[in-house]
Amino acid sequence: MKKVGLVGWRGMVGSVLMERMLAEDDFSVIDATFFSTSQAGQAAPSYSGKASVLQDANDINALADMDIIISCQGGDYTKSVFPGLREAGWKGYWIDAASALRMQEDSVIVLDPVNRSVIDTALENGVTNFVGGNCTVSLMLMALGGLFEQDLIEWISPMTYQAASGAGAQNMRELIAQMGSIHGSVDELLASPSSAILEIDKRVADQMRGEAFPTDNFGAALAGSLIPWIDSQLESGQSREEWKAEVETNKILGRSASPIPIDGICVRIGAMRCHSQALTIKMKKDVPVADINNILAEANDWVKVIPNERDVTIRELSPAVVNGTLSVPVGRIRKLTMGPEYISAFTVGDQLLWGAAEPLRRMLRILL
Ligand SMILES: NC(=O)C1=CN([C@@H]2O[C@H](COP(=O)(O)OP(=O)(O)OC[C@H]3O[C@@H](n4cnc5c(N)ncnc54)[C@H](OP(=O)(O)O)[C@@H]3O)[C@@H](O)[C@H]2O)C=CC1
Ligand SMILES: N[C@@H](CC(=O)OP(=O)(O)O)C(=O)O
Repeated sequence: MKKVGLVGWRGMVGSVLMERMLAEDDFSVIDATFFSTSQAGQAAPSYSGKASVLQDANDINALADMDIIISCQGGDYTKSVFPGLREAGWKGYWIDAASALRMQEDSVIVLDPVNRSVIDTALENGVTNFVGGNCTVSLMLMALGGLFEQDLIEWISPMTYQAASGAGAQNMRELIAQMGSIHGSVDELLASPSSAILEIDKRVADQMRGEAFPTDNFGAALAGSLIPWIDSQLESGQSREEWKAEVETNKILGRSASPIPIDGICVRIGAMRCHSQALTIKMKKDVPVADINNILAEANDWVKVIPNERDVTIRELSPAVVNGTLSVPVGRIRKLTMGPEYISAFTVGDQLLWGAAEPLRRMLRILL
């Protein structure tokens, strides 16, 4: 059995990965070792059914004993440990959730339902670094995989609606604390059906702008509001999250030499762990909507085309419904008034599953 080192297993992404590995019985086919940057020597979790202690995630010798390492620990950890591990001569496979190595030439971004051939070619060529893609990018590709596969897309402009989880566990907590703070400011008014809505609105606005409103993590109100910037600022005027859409998509598809333009605006909204995206797509030719629906539906086992009808859209195309599932619904597919090559689409996906943990887990399976 391959020796697999797990780093970052108790974080948010790592915990979702553990859940999925248990669900798919992955621990029965690997020899797992658990690492920690802060708890070395303490009891390791019992996922693999054997008692052991946590190894030091900064110990290069312990890491170098592994055939495969999966890290969900974050980019700072990757930057501090990975170069030294390779310099020490380690030839094993490194699978990472962080963005640090994504755009390096010697790494492949993994999303096997979409780019299995890119992964297989890389393995044949001796590539050993495999990195999960940005959540928004992976979820868009899971939804639109069929159109990319048939090379029908000229360009895309995604406008995103990204969940609190993308910013981390503390941010998810803060979103709920903000919701509670808002409710607490008007609960006695809400209890009375005759209270004036403008008074409720004023109190809510005052609460959201007040000193006591919890904004340590987001830096602004998210509940009852939104934040139209994600990640750092680039010279181009894009946010880093917006920049990733084009460069990562084209790298995943193995077409960085003739890239498809993809650019839009990324927005944080008050969803828990599902990212949504409204997509304006310029097709290379006029394809009937029924054909587009079929192409999308046949691309992989997880995409689900939702008919462009009111009731089913409201019922099935929402973060509340998709949260915690591997399903990637895509709907609102119709021709736009700009012309027959312009279509709209709206998609929702769990950013901790297909957006983070699942591509890593499947890459591990490919290596076993
Ligand atoms: N959040 C996201 O949506 C996505 C994140 N990623 C990548 O994954 C990385 C990890 O993200 P995320 O899982 O959100 O990070 P977390 O902050 O949840 O976990 C990271 C590490 O923090 C340490 N830690 C300290 N205190 C606690 C605690 N109370 N509970 C759990 N862990 C604790 C753990 O390491 P230790 O045991 O060593 O102390 C853990 O592995 C990110 O930096 C990013 O690079 C990728 C895609 C999406
Ligand atoms: N940036 C994403 C989450 C994330 O971790 O992305 P990346 O893996 O590209 O750093 C978000 O905020 O929703």
